[in-house]
Amino acid sequence: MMPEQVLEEFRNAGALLEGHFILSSGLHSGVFLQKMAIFSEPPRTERLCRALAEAIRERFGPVDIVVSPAIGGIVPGYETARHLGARAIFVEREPGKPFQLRRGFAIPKGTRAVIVEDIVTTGLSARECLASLQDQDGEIVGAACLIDRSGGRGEIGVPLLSLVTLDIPAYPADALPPELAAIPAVKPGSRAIPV
Ligand SMILES: O=P(O)(O)OC[C@H]1O[C@H](OP(=O)(O)OP(=O)(O)O)[C@H](O)[C@@H]1O
Ligand SMILES: O=C(O)c1cc(=O)[nH]c(=O)[nH]1
Ligand SMILES: [Mg+2]
Repeated sequence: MMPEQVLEEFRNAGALLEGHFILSSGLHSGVFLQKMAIFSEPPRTERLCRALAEAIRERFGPVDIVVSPAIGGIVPGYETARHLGARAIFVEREPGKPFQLRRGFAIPKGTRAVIVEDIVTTGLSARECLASLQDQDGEIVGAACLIDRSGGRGEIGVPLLSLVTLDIPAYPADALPPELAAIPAVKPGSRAIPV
């Protein structure tokens, strides 16, 4: 799937939002990719994740396990795993704790796993996901996402592939451009805002 087709799916799903958003990293942005508008439509999710699975197979070879950071990664992780013929597991946070594998999930010795994210902005969530897997015996061969909005600068710790790479501006709270400072901010994601 070409990058323009991916963006067309986001546009048609109403997933390209403009406003003032506080992102998972704490950065602020005038653009938010509301992936849940995609994941609430199974046919659209299937098309995108089939393309992601093809890109993963081509770049990383055979994959046994897809592991995703909750909440946003769970649906694309499952759907991408379905196309790869792989198992789908996820890491999640208990309040105040870092990501961890729970529910009996594991990456056993001899298996090859890929991290599947929905959106990468700074790479923080994918890095934290990778860090939570350090005690697993299998190999994490790479990471993949639908859209990398970091301009390719997000460092994960393993190679990252994306269906589309965009460079969308994001700002620290104390360096907002006037057009963002003028409107109230909303925080769409599930990471707790640091107090
Ligand atoms: O690359 P980053 O700077 O980490 O930003 C991207 C992350 O932000 C969102 O998750 P969020 O923590 O908002 O929660 P969600 O998965 O529940 O949407 C998104 O799902 C990615 O995981
Ligand atoms: O950085 C984020 O938190 C983020 C950005 C974005 O565009 N979409 C999303 O779901 N999360
Ligand atoms: Mg997330």
